Amino acid sequence: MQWLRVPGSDDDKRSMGVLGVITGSERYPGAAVLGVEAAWRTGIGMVRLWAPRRVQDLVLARRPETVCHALDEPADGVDAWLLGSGQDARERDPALRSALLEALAAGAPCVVDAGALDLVPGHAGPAVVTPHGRELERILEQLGAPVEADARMRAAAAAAALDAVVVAKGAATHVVEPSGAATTVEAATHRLATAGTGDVLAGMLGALVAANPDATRESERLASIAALGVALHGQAAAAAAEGDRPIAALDVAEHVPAVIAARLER
Ligand SMILES: NC(=O)C1=CN([C@@H]2O[C@H](COP(=O)(O)OP(=O)(O)OC[C@H]3O[C@@H](n4cnc5c(N)ncnc54)[C@H](O)[C@@H]3O)[C@@H](O)[C@H]2O)[C@@H](O)CC1
Ligand SMILES: Nc1ncnc2c1ncn2[C@@H]1O[C@H](COP(=O)(O)OP(=O)(O)O)[C@@H](O)[C@H]1O
Repeated sequence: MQWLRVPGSDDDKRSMGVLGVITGSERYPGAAVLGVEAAWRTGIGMVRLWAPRRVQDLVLARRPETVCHALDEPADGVDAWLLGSGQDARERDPALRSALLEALAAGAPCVVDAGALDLVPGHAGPAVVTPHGRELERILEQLGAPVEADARMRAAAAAAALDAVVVAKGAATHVVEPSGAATTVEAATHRLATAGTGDVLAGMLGALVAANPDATRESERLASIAALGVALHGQAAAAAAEGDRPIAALDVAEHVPAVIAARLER
C-alpha cells in the first residue's frame, strides 16, 4: 500500500522515519500527547519532542518511547516536523517562536496546525497545513485574500498563496494543492466532532510525511499522502465508534493500527 511503510530486514528506527514535534503548551499540554500518540500508532521509527517540561512529562507518561528535548536544544536530525497543535499564537513566548521558525526554515517537510499557522509564510520546504473552518478564515484574512463563500475555494486560495497543501478540516475535508487540484474526503463518522481529534489527525499526517520524506517534494504526492491520512483518521474514528458509540480523541489514535493492518491486507 503506497505511503504505508512496512519495515524490512535492512530497516532501523532512523530509516523508518524520524518525526520532530513542537506541539503543546502550558495551556494545552494534552494536544501534544494526542499528536505524539497518533504518530506512534501510524508507524514511525522515532518521535522526538521539543517542548516545555510539563508537556514532556505528560507525553512521557503516555509514551515513554518518545525522545524529549527542551525548546532551546538544537533541533536537527529529523525527516519531518509537526508544529503548532495545542499552541496559541497570541500567547507564544520567544523560545517557542524561534523553535517554530527554525523548523519551518530548515527545509524539511512540515505539518503545520493550530498555533503555528500564522508562521507558515516563512516555510522553506514542503508544507501541509491543517486549519479548521475558523483557522482557514484567519489565514486568508492574514494574507489579505478574499474569504470565498465555498470551503473548497477558500482552501484553494490559501494553498496557492502559501504554496502549501491545505487540509481544510470539517465533516468533509478538502485536501488542496497549490495548483488548485483538490480531493475531498467525507468523514466516515460524525463522532469525530469532539475535542482533540484534529490533534490526532496532525500526528498521523506528521508520521506519514516523515516516513516518506522524498515524496513530499512533489505537491501531488504530498497531497496524496495527506488524503490517505485523512481517510485513515476517519476510518479509525468509525472503528472506535462502532455501533455509534461516543468516542474521545485518544480512541481514534488507538484504532489506527487495526485500520492500517486492514489496508495492508487489501
Ligand atoms: N486537549 C487539548 O490539549 C486540546 C487542545 N486543543 C488546542 O486548542 C487550541 C485552540 O483550538 P480551537 O481553535 O479549536 O479553539 P477554540 O475552541 O477556542 O476555538 C477558537 C475559534 O475557532 C472556532 N472553531 C473551533 N473549531 C472550529 C471548527 N472545527 N470549525 C470552525 N470554527 C471552529 C471557534 O468557534 C472559535 O471562534 C489549538 O492549539 C488546539 O490544538 C484542541 O485541539 C482541543 C483539545
Ligand atoms: N461534524 C463532523 N463530522 C465529521 N468530522 C468532523 C466533524 N467535525 C469535525 N470533524 C473532524 O474532526 C477533526 C476536528 O479537528 P479540529 O477542529 O482541529 O479540532 P481540535 O482542535 O479539537 O482537535 C477534524 O479532522 C475534522 O475534519
